[in-house]
Amino acid sequence: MNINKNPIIIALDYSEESQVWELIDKFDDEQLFLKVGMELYYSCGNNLLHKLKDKGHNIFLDLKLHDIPNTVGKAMKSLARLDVDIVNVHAAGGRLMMERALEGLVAGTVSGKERPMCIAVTQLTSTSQEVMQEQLKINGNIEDVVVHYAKLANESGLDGVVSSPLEVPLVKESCGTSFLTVTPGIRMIGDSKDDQQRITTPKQAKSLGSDFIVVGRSITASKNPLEAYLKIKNEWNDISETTIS
Ligand SMILES: O=c1ccn([C@@H]2O[C@H](COP(=O)(O)O)[C@@H](O)[C@H]2O)c(=O)[nH]1
Repeated sequence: MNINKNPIIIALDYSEESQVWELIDKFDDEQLFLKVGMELYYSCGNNLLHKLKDKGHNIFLDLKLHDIPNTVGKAMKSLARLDVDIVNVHAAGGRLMMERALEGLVAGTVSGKERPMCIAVTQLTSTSQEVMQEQLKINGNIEDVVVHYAKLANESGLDGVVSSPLEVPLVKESCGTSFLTVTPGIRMIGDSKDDQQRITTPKQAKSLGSDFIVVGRSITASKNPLEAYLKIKNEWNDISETTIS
C-alpha cells in the first residue's frame, strides 16, 4: 500500500448501510480512507466492502482477529480475497498466530494484486495503564508493553501496529520509521473522551509521527461531519496549533 494515501481514516461505526451512504454523500468527490469494523461488517458483509471499493475509497477492515494460529491463518486467506487495504489481528495472539496471519494473507491474495497490509493491535486505546495492570494482569508500564507487542509484530513480519499516538515515537524508535502506525484515540479539543483513554488531537498525532489517524465519533457524531473532517484535515496539515493532555 502506498503510505501517501489519505492519512485520516474515518471509522464507520454504523449498523445500517443507509447510514454509511448518508455520511459519504456529504464528501462529494473526496477519496476517503474508511474503516469498517465489527458492527458494520457483521451487518452488511462483503457486499458493502465491494461497493465502497468500487467508489474508489480505501478500506481498513478492522476485525481484530485473535484465535489459534491455524484459524487466524485460514480466516486471513478468506479476507485477502476481499481486496481491502489493511486488515488486523491482536498482537496478544502471539508470534505464531501473526506469522500464520501473514501466510494466510499471502496465500489468499489474487495474483497480480497487492496483499493487504497486516497490522497488530498492541493495547486498545480504551485501556488505561491501571486497567491493563489490574484487570488484564499485565505488569509494567503501558508504553513498554505497547513497544514489546510492536516488536513482536515486527519480528513476525507484520507491517505495523495500532496504538495510541502517544506511543508512536517509541514504536518508531524500536521498529523503524517505515513500520506503520495507525492510531485511534483521536479527539478535538473540547470533545468528550467517551470510552477512550490514551488520546491526542490530530495535530499532536501528526507531530508524534503517526502515519494514519482513525477518527470515528469526532466526525460521525458531529452536527456537520464534512466540516469536522475538514477541520481535522486542516489541523493535520498545519503543525502550529495547541494540544490537549
Ligand atoms: O485500540 C483501538 C483499536 C481500534 N479502535 C477503533 O477506532 C475507532 C475509534 O472511534 P472513536 O469514535 O474515534 O473513538 C473505533 O471504531 C474503534 O473500534 C480504537 O478506538 N482503539
